[in-house]
Amino acid sequence: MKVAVIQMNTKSDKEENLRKAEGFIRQAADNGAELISLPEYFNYMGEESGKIENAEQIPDGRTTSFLSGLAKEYGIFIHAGSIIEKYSNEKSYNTSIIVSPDGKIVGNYRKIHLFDIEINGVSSYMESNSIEGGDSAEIVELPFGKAGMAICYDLRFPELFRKYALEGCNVFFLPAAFTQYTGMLHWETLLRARAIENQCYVIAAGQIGSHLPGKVCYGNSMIIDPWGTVVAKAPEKESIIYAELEGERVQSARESIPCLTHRKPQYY
Ligand SMILES: NC(=O)CCC(=O)C(=O)O
Repeated sequence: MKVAVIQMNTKSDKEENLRKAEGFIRQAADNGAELISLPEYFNYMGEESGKIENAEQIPDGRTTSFLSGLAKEYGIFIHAGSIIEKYSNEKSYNTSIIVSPDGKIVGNYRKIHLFDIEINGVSSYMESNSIEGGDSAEIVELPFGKAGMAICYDLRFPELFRKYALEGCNVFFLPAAFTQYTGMLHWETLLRARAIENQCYVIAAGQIGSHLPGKVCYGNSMIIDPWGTVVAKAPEKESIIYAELEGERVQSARESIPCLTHRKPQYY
């Protein structure tokens, strides 16, 4: 299955963000992509106060209708890394969706782990001020196999991905707006660790560049195979990367090093 990952620098103008995303989606589909993955918050990244006014119903909101139309037009799957979903007058969900070639939403995952951190003298985020955490994991059946859905900070919680692997997944979605500081330190190491320890593909579409003063995302979108090899990595700009997901790579990793079946959870 040919996958495209779109790396974006999303700002606060939703219609401009959608116009840009449409251009990338059309380009990737014209290049034969069967599944296209977008980053976290791909349609709006701006002031916290703007999240509520840019929150949408799912389905039938502006962005899901936009994605359904493109998915049907090209007959492809589109993974919207995340958009802001209405929850209440004060808070929203950070929600990742997968749209199938017939335009239907087949995957809907609300970010479980919220990015509330303080790195002294470097950066602080309090995602829970505006976002309500999700309460359920999400596995989607794709033509390539089962896919586990996650968003950004979820990457730091290996239990979620082990659950996905034990429930039959062979690919993980990790859309992100990873910070530049933590990205330099942890992004690739954590992505490759999730791929290696679970022998799954990892599809990681990232935000790149500045979207608010002092808020810069790390980019480095990448696709990693079940052996932990980075098979595609984005340049330091808005761009599209491609890779073929191959079932044999999953099979060879798991037959060569059957760690998932060698587990002895009864002892720990
Ligand atoms: N949007 C996010 O969840 C950011 C997570 C991040 O940057 C990290 O270091 O974790």
